[in-house]
Amino acid sequence: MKTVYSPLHAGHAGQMELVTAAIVPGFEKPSRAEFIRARVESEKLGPIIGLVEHDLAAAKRIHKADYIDFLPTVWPQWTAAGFEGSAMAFTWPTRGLRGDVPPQRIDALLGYYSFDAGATFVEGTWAAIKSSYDVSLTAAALVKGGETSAFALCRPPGHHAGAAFMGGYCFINNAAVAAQWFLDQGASRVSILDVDYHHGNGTQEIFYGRGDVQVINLHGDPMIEYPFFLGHADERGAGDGEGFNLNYPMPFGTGWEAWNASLEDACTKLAAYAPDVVVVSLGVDTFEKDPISQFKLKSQDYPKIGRRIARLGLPTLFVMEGGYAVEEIGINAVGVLTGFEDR
Ligand SMILES: NCCCNCCCCCC(O)(O)C(F)(F)F
Ligand SMILES: [Zn+2]
Repeated sequence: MKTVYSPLHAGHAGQMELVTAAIVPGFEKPSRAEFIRARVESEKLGPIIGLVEHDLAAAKRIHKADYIDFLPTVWPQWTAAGFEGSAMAFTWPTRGLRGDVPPQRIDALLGYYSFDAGATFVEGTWAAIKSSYDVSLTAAALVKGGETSAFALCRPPGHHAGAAFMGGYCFINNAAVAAQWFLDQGASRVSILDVDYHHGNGTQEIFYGRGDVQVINLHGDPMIEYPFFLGHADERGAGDGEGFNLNYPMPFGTGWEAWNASLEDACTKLAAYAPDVVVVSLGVDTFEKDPISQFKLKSQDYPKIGRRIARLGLPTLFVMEGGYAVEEIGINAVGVLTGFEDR
């Protein structure tokens, strides 16, 4: 399996994040991608190739243009305003408020375009975001070109980014961009299987009213886990999308047996949908040692996930999402991929 990777992710470093009552160094850090890349090499998964640059047209197929055009302006506006530290939202237009924002107030604009304080910027963040998007499209082209599978080693991740909002370390929804690109390249149906511990609220929001992209999420129950405000089992899609959004919320402490039961049901529903291609939002924060998550999967379980996905017999694009047990992130993420290849 080929991996697409860019060193430009490393410029997104040192960003701070707001967790319960404290501002701390971000968990979504460069070493995550470096441990995964090292494991791709040590496991001899296959060639690691660089990105092909794209314009932002494919991003604007699923994100609002004003949102995308805002992203590269954040850091210059933040510094021009004389603000220090990470560019971070701290006020949001919630229910009953208005969304018109004075254009020169970057702090207000950050809140307008985000759902939490978790998508923060430093000087190199935009270059990293753009590289992650290019990585996803470059890997998608490998699958379109005939490869059975490919691995987009994306950083920053994307599945919390909606049509016009960022959050949870996500800015451009790499998996959603790839899914739409496959459709624009002639696919009739695409399934997105999101196995990250956190619900892919952005991905769901983007495709909720559509029947040409099936969105399946296995995740921590939003009644008790971030991102909270989307991801319940009764969210099945709307309009043309009715029945094409499937959520499998699970409780704290979920281990392999229960998690696999959700995966099995999800794969059955995916097979019934008969997509032309599968995009896997590959997060491995379901791991028992993940510092911010509450599931109990073990390293030996990840190859089983890959094997099950391979049994679908469909072209598959893996897009990296989350995972914060940095020492084991490579073992677990690449474990899915070697499992897929049944090595
Ligand atoms: N106490 C809970 C704090 C939650 N803080 C934000 C967690 C973000 C998770 C991001 C992710 O893992 O879903 C992604 F795949 F997008 F990277
Ligand atoms: Zn996650």
